[in-house]
Amino acid sequence: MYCIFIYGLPARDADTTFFAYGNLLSNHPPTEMSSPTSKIEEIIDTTQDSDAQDDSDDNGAEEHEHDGTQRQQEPSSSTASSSKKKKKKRSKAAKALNALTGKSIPQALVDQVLDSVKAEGGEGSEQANAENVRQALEHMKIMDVVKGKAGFGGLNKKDMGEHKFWSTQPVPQLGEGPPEEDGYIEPSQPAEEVRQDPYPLPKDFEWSIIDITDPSQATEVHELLSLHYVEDGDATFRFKYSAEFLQWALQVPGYSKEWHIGVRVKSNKKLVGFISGVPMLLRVRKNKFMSAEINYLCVHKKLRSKRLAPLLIKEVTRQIHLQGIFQAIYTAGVVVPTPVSTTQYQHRNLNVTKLIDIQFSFVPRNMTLARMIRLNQLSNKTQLPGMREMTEKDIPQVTELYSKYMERFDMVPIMNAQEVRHQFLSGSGKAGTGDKWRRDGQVVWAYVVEDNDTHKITDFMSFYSLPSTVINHPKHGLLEAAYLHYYASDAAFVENADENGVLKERLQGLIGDALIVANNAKFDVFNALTMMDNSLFLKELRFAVGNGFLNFYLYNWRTAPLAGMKEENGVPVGRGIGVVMV
Ligand SMILES: CCCCCCCCCCCCCC(=O)SCCNC(=O)CCNC(=O)[C@H](O)C(C)(C)COP(=O)(O)OP(=O)(O)OC[C@H]1O[C@@H](n2cnc3c(N)ncnc32)[C@H](O)[C@@H]1OP(=O)(O)O
Repeated sequence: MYCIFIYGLPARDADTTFFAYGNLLSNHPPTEMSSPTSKIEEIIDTTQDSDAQDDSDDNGAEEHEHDGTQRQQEPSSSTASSSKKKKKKRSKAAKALNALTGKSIPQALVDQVLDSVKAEGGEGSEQANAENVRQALEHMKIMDVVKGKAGFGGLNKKDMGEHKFWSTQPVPQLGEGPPEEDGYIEPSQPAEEVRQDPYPLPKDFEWSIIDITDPSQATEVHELLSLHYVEDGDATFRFKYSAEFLQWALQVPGYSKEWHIGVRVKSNKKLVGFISGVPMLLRVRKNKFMSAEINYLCVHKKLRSKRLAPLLIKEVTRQIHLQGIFQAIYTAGVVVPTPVSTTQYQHRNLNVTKLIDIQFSFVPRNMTLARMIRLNQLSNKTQLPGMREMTEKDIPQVTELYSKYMERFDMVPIMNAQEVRHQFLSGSGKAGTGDKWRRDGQVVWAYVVEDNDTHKITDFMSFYSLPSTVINHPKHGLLEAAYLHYYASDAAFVENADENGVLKERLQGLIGDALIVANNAKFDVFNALTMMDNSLFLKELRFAVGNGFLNFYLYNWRTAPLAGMKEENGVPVGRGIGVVMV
């Protein structure tokens, strides 16, 4: 059996292919907007209403069924087979599917769905295949949120002229082609030439610098995002960033509170918009520069399509310019001018029963729930000798290992020991609470592998907690999702580590243990993107291909497109993205 998880096409095909079945995914219209602000008073009235929705937390966490053994996993299927027989069967499945749905579904999509089905041991007759793909497509709509930040690759792509805001910004314009040389688009300005006053807002609103160290203001941002941040088209799932998470993510060393910007209704001070930036020393290929990492752009649902987002973006840009920084990095599911790379979501089932209950996953026709549970079962003990939770004393070694490992990618954050401490230890929850696997308020998990003889740290891995509200579900209020954060292994430094499979094997062990820890910490699903070295373990560890894409963007910086991680015959081709955006 297998989860439905998201089936998609390789990102490079997205622009051409997704349009072909855009009508099938009609819950993803192009983002367009622009109604006048004349009804603003009516909006203010309605934003005073309570935002009450059924967002109750999950009280019914289920017991996982483990027998304490690591089961042999079935080998994963390859994404394409040259076998003529298989091709013929699949082309018949596509025909049967088209007859079943009355739609014209691209063969490439059918193939990819069936590859995932097969990886779960479920591919069957033509008719069963057609039914499996139909079910998968039906369920695709629920994955928009877990895919990251919404948006299917090219579905919402508009012509440049239609991007009223983005066509005015120093970003590579759509179709521009790779630059001859890397570099800025607009030169930096001296501080006195930067606009000194905030941009004007519509009269009923005001800017508000958010002090994220203040628990009540962190809670306000948490509540805005919990009700209005990214969700799927059917309003089934919506990201639920905790206040603790936001405090962790927004207080990186050197942060400025002026980069945490809210919009409030003047009359009642209600927070209705937000955007944030934090500093990041970034290396893009050979160039290192200070940049801002932009995240958590959100506008209250009742104020959408009124061009508030461009105002928030311009205001945060102004605040960042005032501090002498002129480049930024950000990610989004939507396509705006112009992604520097596109990665795809992948999902590993942990709590199969719950994932099926909430329709995150489904049981295909020729699979049973029991088999699906068995296939996804994990040991409750980590497998790599020397694996333990990271502590303060590991910081120097982890910093060194991280830096060396990350040199292998084209775009990475450069971190010193203080930043490493922040990223991996400062979100580790309240000491002495919870159990071995999860402390109260824990948002990030970090583990190291220590060599018993030399006491050298040979590997580390981390993941973070980002739950989603399961909207209006009678039993489950929360989808507990773990997301892969940074990791590194000294296996990468062994000569021919790719060709001889040393790195692949070590990473499978390392991230396999991350799955075990996450499972013990009662996460329901473990998510990762096709970036860094992830393609070396995703299939083997039973991640299923997602239908969600996450686009990476650079503001005021040109560089040729960066590779997400790909592999051919087990050997990596290109190492591009090494930035994890939380
Ligand atoms: C040097 C320093 C530079 C710092 C800044 C660097 C740039 C940072 C850029 C921001 C990085 C954010 C990273 C994240 O947080 S990605 C997460 C974004 N948040 C959500 O998806 C939450 C749910 N949605 C909402 O809250 C609203 O729909 C938002 C606020 C997203 C748009 O509100 P609304 O729906 O009411 O629209 P509008 O009428 O105000 O404005 C329409 C214009 O806005 C463009 N748009 C819409 N969505 C996005 C998006 N995700 N990235 C970039 N642009 C976006 C759109 O193409 C159009 O421009 P153009 O097509 O006409 O040209």
